[in-house]
Amino acid sequence: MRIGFGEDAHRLEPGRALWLGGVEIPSERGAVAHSDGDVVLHALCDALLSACALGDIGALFPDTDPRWKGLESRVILEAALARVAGMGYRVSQVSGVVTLDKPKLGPHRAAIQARLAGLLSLPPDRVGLTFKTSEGLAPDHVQARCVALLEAP
Ligand SMILES: Nc1ccn([C@@H]2O[C@H](COP(=O)(O)O)[C@@H](O)[C@H]2O)c(=O)n1
Ligand SMILES: C[C@@]1(CO)OP(=O)(O)OP(=O)(O)OC[C@H]1O
Repeated sequence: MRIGFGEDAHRLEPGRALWLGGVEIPSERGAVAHSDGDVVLHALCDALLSACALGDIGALFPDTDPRWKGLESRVILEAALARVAGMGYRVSQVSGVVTLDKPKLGPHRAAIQARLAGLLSLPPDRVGLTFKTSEGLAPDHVQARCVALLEAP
């Protein structure tokens, strides 16, 4: 059994899409990033890679490489899952927290949970998600933290 932790944050700006856990959330502002800026998937990928001491997504997909501009974060997750599988592990549970002042994410919890469960081939009750505001301390950013538990099949 292995455990990993990951974290990511991006600045919010108008005119950008807000992707969280592979779901586009209706929002006036979205993440400024080289890729689609999905902080949930980025934190999850880093948790998976960290669990196996395989570095981080910045090493796999450098943000200086024009090939990764506009990259769908699902592709990063697939690469991280392949590396974890290569080490002989599969994901058995994930738990994440998103910090965002606006919009409210509660109405989107089931959709994000279902999407993550699908991407990870897990039942939705193995994907825990909580949401927090920054209490106005960081109104211009979106942040995610994630832990992942891996088991050898
Ligand atoms: N973007 C967000 C942030 C929070 N929530 C929900 O609001 C509740 C209270 O959050 P606090 O940060 O004030 O403790 C909590 O139930 C969160 O799930 C949300 O839906 N969307
Ligand atoms: C994903 C990558 C690559 O497109 O860029 P960003 O979308 O800026 O995201 P970040 O969380 O900084 O992670 C690493 C990058 O290599």
